[in-house]
Amino acid sequence: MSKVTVVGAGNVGATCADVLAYREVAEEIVLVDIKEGIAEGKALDIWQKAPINQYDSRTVGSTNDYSKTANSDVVVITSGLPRKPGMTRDDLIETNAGIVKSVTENIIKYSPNAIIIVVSNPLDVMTYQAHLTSGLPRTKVIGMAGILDTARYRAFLAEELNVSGKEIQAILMGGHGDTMVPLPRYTTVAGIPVTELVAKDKLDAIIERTKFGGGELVKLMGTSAWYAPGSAAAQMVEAILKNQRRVFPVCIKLEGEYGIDDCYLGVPVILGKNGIEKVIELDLNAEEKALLETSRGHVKEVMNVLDKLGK
Ligand SMILES: NC(=O)C1=CN([C@@H]2O[C@H](COP(=O)(O)OP(=O)(O)OC[C@H]3O[C@@H](n4cnc5c(N)ncnc54)[C@H](O)[C@@H]3O)[C@@H](O)[C@H]2O)C=CC1
Ligand SMILES: O=C([O-])CC(=O)C(=O)O
Repeated sequence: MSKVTVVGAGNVGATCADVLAYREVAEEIVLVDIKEGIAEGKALDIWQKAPINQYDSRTVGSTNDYSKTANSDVVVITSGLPRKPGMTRDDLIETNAGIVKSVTENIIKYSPNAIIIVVSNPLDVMTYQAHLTSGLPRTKVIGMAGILDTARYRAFLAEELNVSGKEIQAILMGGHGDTMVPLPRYTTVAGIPVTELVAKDKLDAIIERTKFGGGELVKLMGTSAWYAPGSAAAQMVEAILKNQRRVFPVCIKLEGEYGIDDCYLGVPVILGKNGIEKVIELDLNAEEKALLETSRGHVKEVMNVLDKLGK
C-alpha cells in the first residue's frame, strides 16, 4: 500500500494533497499541521469530494501526531511561512529552518526510509536543512522548484505562441530565486527550437518574467502561489511512486556535477522509485555556465547563513 505524508496543511500542502487524491497517486495521504484541527478538516473535506470526483485515495488529517505518518513512502514538506510583498524568499530562512528541522526529525522517527520532497522556502537551503537533519542519502532528500519555474516559463511561451502548454518542453537550472537559469537552447515547441519561433527580445522578456514569477503572484495576492506549486510537488510524488523515470529539474546536493561541489541547486534529473536515479549533465556553453555560477554563489551565501544559525 502506498502512503504519502504532506506536512503543512496550508495553501500549498492542501493543494498537493488534493491533487494526489484526485489523481489517485497513493492509497493513503496523511496531512499534518501544527494548527489544531486544520489538517483533519482539510483531509475530511478532500475525502468528502471523492464521491463527486470519483477517486478512492483516502485522506487523513493529524494535528502534530506523527505516529499517523508511520511508514510513509514519500513525505512532502510544505510547512513554514510564505513571503509577503516586499520580502525575498531568503527572508524566511530563520523561522522556516527551525520548522523544517523539527518536522524532519519527526518524519524520520516514523518513516526512516521515506523519500523527502522539500517545498518550504528558501527552497534550496531548506533542502540542505532537511538533508542534514534526516541523514538520508542526497538522492532521497530533494527540492521542488524546477517543475514550477519551468511550468511558468512554458505557460508564458504557450501564451506568446498561442499553442498548448503541453507542446513546450524546457529545462531550467540553478537556485529557486531571481538567479534561476532558464535555458532557451534546451527549449522546444513540439521539437522545434524555441529560438526559431520567438524573437530574441520577446524570449528575453519571458525569461525575465519567469525569474520573478513567484514575486509577480506575491504582489497580486499578498501571499505566495499554491495551485501550481502544489501540483508540481504532486507530480514529483507521482513520478516516484509510479517509478515513471521522468526528466525534471529538481534540487539536489551537487557533488561534482557541473564542476560544483557541496551546493544545493536545481538540475535536470531522472526521477523514479529511488528518488533521483540520475543527474543529467548538460554540456553548457560559457554564458550558461556563468549564469549557473552566479546562481551557485547566491545559494552558497544563503547556505552559509544557515550554517551560522547553527542548523
Ligand atoms: N518551492 C516552491 O516552489 C514554493 C515554495 N513555497 C513555500 O511553501 C511554504 C508554504 O506556503 P503556503 O502553503 O502558501 O503557506 P501557508 O501559510 O498557507 O501554510 C503553511 C502551513 O504550515 C503550517 N506549519 C507551520 N509550522 C509548522 C510545523 N512546525 N509543523 C507543521 N505545520 C506547520 C502552518 O500552520 C500552515 O498551515 C512557504 O515557505 C512558501 O514560501 C510556496 C510556493 C512555491
Ligand atoms: O514566490 C514565493 O515566495 C513562493 C515561491 O517560491 C514561488 O511561487 O515560486
